[in-house]
Amino acid sequence: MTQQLSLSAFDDSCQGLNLAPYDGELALVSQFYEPHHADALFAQLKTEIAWQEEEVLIVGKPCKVPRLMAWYGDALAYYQYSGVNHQPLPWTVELLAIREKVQQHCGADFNSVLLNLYRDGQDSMGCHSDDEKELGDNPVIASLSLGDERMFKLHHKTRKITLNVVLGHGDLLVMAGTLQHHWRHSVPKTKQPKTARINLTFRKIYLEFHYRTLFENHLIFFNNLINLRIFV
Ligand SMILES: O=C(O)CCC(=O)C(=O)O
Ligand SMILES: [Fe+2]
Repeated sequence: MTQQLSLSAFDDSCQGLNLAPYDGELALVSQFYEPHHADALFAQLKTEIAWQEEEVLIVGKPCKVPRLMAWYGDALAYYQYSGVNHQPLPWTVELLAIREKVQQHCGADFNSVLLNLYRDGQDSMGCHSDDEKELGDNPVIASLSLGDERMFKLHHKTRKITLNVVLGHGDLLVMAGTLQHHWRHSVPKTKQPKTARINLTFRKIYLEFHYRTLFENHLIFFNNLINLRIFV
């Protein structure tokens, strides 16, 4: 369940530069897509992706997520968000082409992509780690940014350290190693005037995790039946 870039693969992909001082790997590739190509991708994804306004329950109350979202991937690569299973939409030709280029670069494979559309500076992503069990122990997460620049902040969980990374049009940020164990990240709101930004985070969902959960739920169900003596 561990998807880890070998150090040499990571060094190749970030030209030897790890932006995280310790406890994980963080690499930025500026203009992974050149501006003219990034412009075309941005325009295409903005109109063609099935953007959704999601709601989450905060202290039992439904609240709108402050950005639009979409989830694409292999049929079984569903993920849980706010207690709900989200079924991925099938890959589009453009998303498959982007995945191919990102996989080549990272030397890792991805079976799903979460897309976020930040409409302006008031749209944001709260502080979190991408540490869901179905992503494995040390996930490689490749994050492509298109559109307006936004600040990506990383906060160490136990030390008072914050890293600020400006993510621009066409940039690729790769998070790997133990980064999700030790750091949280966010895209805060800003008062600066901002136009739209699209972010794609490529992930690998380990299907074994879903099967195991399914199996364990069945076991619990049958144990409950036995305990209730329905079978005797
Ligand atoms: O928009 C970004 O750069 C961050 C996205 C992110 O952290 C996520 O989708 O988990
Ligand atoms: Fe994240």
